[in-house]
Amino acid sequence: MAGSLQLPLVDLFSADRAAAVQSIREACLEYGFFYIKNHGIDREIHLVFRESEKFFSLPFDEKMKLQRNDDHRGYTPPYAENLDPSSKSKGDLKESFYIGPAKSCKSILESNQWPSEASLPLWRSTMVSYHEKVLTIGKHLLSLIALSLKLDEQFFETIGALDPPMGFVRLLHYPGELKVEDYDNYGASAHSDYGMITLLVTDGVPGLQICRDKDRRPQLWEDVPHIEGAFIVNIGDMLERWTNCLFRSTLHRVVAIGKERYSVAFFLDPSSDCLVECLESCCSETSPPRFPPIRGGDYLKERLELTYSK
Ligand SMILES: O=C(O)CCC(=O)C(=O)O
Ligand SMILES: [Fe+2]
Repeated sequence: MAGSLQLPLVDLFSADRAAAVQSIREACLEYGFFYIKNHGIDREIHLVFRESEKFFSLPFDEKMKLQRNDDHRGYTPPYAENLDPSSKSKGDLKESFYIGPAKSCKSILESNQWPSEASLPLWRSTMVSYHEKVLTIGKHLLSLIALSLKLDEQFFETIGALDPPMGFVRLLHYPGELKVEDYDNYGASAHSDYGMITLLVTDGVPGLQICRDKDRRPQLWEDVPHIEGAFIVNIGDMLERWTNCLFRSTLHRVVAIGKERYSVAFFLDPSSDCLVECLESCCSETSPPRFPPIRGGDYLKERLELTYSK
């Protein structure tokens, strides 16, 4: 049985910035998850959900024409991913679509795969606009996270983590009614995210759960309730490495409840060349770095290879 959590809700543009920063710090230490409100992009979110539904309703063959390429952009069908390499399940029930950042010297338009304008005329402009808006919010949030680590608010810019910014939008669709052979499968199996932060918005259908202590047996999974108009934010593995596990990259999953579900994730990862190494303030002689330094791009490549190898 899963219990329900009361995660902190942070006002992104609060007049009391110090209080917002403090509640981010407490949330990252305790849960690795929190909500943000007052982000100002409700309209863009609404449009993204509308276009996402249209895409996933296309015939399977149409979607497969845009299958995820080597640059990790495009469509992933159901069962293609197993986020938990230790599990024996057939694969996750979700289908998804990745829109990545502009690759060096190119525009986001050239760097991605797009459905044809004839079938979905508003799709491309909706996704490009959302990518831009959510990236701006992600950067602002990262400056608050820097402050919550008692760093300069520009810290992540200064070390080149956003040069260029590596933001991936991922549209997700979970099926409704389940086939008997799918009863053992998850919508999305247990995993932690790889990057710095994830900003997630869902359609309100339940399913997302977190496990605060991955080593505890039996594991305790708690529901993350939906808050209308708020993003669910979580810390990724690379931020956990930077902070020497002070900030937690928490295990999460999506259980299938037999109800169709849509969500949109935004992963903000460090740039490929950025060195992810333990912050000075997070290690000492008695608490040495737990991870060796690694470049953002190398870490991401390693994790993606594991996810898609079966
Ligand atoms: O759909 C969700 O609620 C979560 C998705 C997720 O965890 C992911 O894509 O990494
Ligand atoms: Fe995730």
